[in-house]
Amino acid sequence: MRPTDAWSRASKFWAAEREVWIVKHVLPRDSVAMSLLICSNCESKTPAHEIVCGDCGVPLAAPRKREKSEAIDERAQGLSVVIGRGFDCDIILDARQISRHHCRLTKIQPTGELGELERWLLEDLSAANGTFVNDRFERVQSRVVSEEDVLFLGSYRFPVRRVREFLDTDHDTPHVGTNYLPMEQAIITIGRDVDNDVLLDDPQVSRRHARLVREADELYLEDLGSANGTFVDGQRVTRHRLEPGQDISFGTCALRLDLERGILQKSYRGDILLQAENLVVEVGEGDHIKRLLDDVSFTVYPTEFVGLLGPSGAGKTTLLMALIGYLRPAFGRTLVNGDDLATNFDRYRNAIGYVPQEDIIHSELTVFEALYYTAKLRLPADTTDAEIFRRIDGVLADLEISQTRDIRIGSPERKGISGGQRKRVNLALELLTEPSLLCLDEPTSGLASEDAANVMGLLRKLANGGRTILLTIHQPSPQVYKMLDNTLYLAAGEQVYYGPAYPDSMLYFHPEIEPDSVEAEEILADPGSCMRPLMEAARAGEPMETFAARYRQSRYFDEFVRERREDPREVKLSKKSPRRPPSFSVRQWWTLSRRYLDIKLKDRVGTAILLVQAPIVAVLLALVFAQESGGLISRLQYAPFALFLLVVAAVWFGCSNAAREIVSEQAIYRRERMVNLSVLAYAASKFTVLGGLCFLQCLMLMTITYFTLDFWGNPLWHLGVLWLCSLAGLGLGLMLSALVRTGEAAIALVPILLIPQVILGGAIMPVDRMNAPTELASKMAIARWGFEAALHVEHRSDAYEISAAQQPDMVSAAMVSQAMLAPSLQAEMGALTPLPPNPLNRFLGDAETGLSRNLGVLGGFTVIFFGGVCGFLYLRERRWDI
Ligand SMILES: Nc1ncnc2c1ncn2[C@@H]1O[C@H](COP(=O)(O)OP(=O)(O)OP(=O)(O)O)[C@@H](O)[C@H]1O
Repeated sequence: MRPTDAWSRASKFWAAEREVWIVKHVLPRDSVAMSLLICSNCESKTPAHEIVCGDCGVPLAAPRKREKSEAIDERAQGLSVVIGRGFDCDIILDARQISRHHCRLTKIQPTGELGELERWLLEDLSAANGTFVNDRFERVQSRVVSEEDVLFLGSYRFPVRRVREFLDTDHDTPHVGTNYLPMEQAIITIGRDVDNDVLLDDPQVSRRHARLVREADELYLEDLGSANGTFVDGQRVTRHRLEPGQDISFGTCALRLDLERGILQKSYRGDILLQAENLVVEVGEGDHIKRLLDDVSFTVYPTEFVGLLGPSGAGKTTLLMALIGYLRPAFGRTLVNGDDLATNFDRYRNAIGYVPQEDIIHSELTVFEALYYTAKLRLPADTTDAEIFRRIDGVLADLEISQTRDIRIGSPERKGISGGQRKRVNLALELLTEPSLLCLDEPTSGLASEDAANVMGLLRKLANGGRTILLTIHQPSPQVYKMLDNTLYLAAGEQVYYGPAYPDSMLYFHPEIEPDSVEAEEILADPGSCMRPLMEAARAGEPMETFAARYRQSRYFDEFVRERREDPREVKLSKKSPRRPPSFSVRQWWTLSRRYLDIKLKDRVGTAILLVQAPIVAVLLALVFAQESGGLISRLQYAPFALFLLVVAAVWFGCSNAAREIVSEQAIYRRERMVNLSVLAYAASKFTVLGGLCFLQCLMLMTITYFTLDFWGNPLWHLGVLWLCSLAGLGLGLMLSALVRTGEAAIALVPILLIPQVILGGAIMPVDRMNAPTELASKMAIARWGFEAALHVEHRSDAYEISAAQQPDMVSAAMVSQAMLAPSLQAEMGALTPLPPNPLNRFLGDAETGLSRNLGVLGGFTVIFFGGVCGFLYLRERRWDI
């Protein structure tokens, strides 16, 4: 059959939704396809969007809502599905490689045999770039294919299995298919809940996400306060008047609205077509600019699985980071489905999954707990626990790690799950939200070859399911090369190859070798030798630009870069929508705090070490001061020092509890921040949990010393002062943690923060006797304000009042004091001098302020340090561009 005959053919099929026959015209190029309903009364044909017959006026049955069990099969019998770039196609794949009407698949009636695969008749519709099956050597005109086959439309990969995704409304499948709209209704609701008129079974969609509202002759799309937003042509909308041909996305779920046919259909735009356009990344190094990536361009189609290869330091990680919007390129851009990622980041934020080289999981949690908290943080707020449990179990099953569900993750030092399983758990975190684009940095590093092959096999399966996957990898085996679709080779930031992975990329650097020769076989069996000429040239100092220039002359560049590249005129230049920083939510703060508390409770040894510090310090203070405690002399002479040390200990607790807490999880923080983490919620969760820990420490400290050292002040006030001191110390420690790059640096710097507390706190040198700059510096010390506050608390309870009866004791007090001095000093002092009557005068003198001022300053420190933590976290981001 000639293609033109095929296009003009009309097919008639029973549409159960409207209980009528429908004639569907598949028209020649550039004309619009149309469906007509056949009236059961007079058999005349009426356009499908009408609700009464145009001839006899008999009502035509409205599309009815499909039941869960109602699969597409009855529609699929004899169904022809046209795939192409044209808007009238059943499956629209909007890529340059694809012809307007590229090919047709016609369902073949099943024979009913057990285990029978779904089969289709494939017909090429004279597509310019041809249709191929399973590999790109066998161009076909017509052939029977099964759901296990893969079509190549030009170089565009399309697994036959995916046909069902575009058509199927069966809710058991994770993808959104064709939804028939009840066009007779004034309001059509859209969401994840089963009672919506349009059910979108996608984790990024809210229960009640949006609605279509008909007003007069116009149709409006209204967002119903969804978590991930409703977008029309890339712009987030709250209410928007729809026009034909507009792209609609609910979160990352992209759909095509066909008003004429009254259907909302899975759109190709739900998949990700990723394009790097002349990417250049540079960093400042001293007074010159270092170029990390030089003019990298390539296109990755949906379902493609692409490996980024190259020697160490070639720029693979840098490229991944630039592709996903982590690094801002100096020149060039990344396009996602034709949209500039930099200006549409919010729209695609949730569609991008990124697994960095480092683990992004807390080793103290079990696999289930890690996934649960991530789901709580990333999925819409209205996702129930039951839904989360289902998703977790589904993802674990997909990744074949269900058996690890309740095992603690552990770390290489403290064994939990295996290395391969840990890589999969990292991946599982990302899969919870079903991202369409997955970027992985060395997912197989450190794995045994069998484990690595398993992980790669799994990724291959995910790509076949519709995901676009890029990963960096070192020295893949021939088996892994075969799994990849394309590879991109980088050398010193230059793109030296992008094209088919096997065998082309393995032989590319050996142009002198015939593809079918024995030498070629040897290279294909030994991947290490693939890049040898490149490595040797690099070692000989040959510039890599030579190889980049050679690649630009190659047929691979023509086919995989130039021909795939969107024509700049066709690139959608959407209005700039700056990235909206994730906003604070109580729910996020609560989830982060719960997770953090869980981690602290699970880290029994670490938390016990922190907690045990308090009684140790308290007992030591009791040992030193208890023998001197009791009576006025002690309160005047020794108790202030005990109070000072308590204050310093409280600051120390806060500071040392916090110093490693941000820096040690920076990879996790960065990843979560990229998705939706609010800095405020994150910092607040740290203060909440560590503040609780500080409270327990201060409580133990106070309880033990209060009863052993004869303090007079109200114990609750004392506890409050110590807690405020430790909260301020906590803020100081967290600021340090947000500033440094390694945990070791943080620990090394803690003493630098604490020593000034001791020196400037006012106990060693009274504040009013310090010179002006030192006194100013002492105002910055937490301990100075805490010490004064503690003295005030004692003073308020008359601890330092000297009654008339105690006056004679004054002399003996002075004597005791002087008797403690060395004999030479006693002689030097001569006559007895009375002790200062009040420690407030003795340690502060004219510098004394009130208790409320002390407490205000301590609270102020905490607030300022909290702000400092947030500020340093934001500062860190300037380099990442998120
Ligand atoms: N912020 C930066 N400042 C200066 N140089 C940088 C920066 N980031 C990366 N580089 C340098 O850029 C080059 C590429 O780094 P990148 O991490 O992308 O390489 P890679 O190919 O991923 O290496 P590997 O395979 O070892 O992970 C390296 O030489 C690295 O030192």
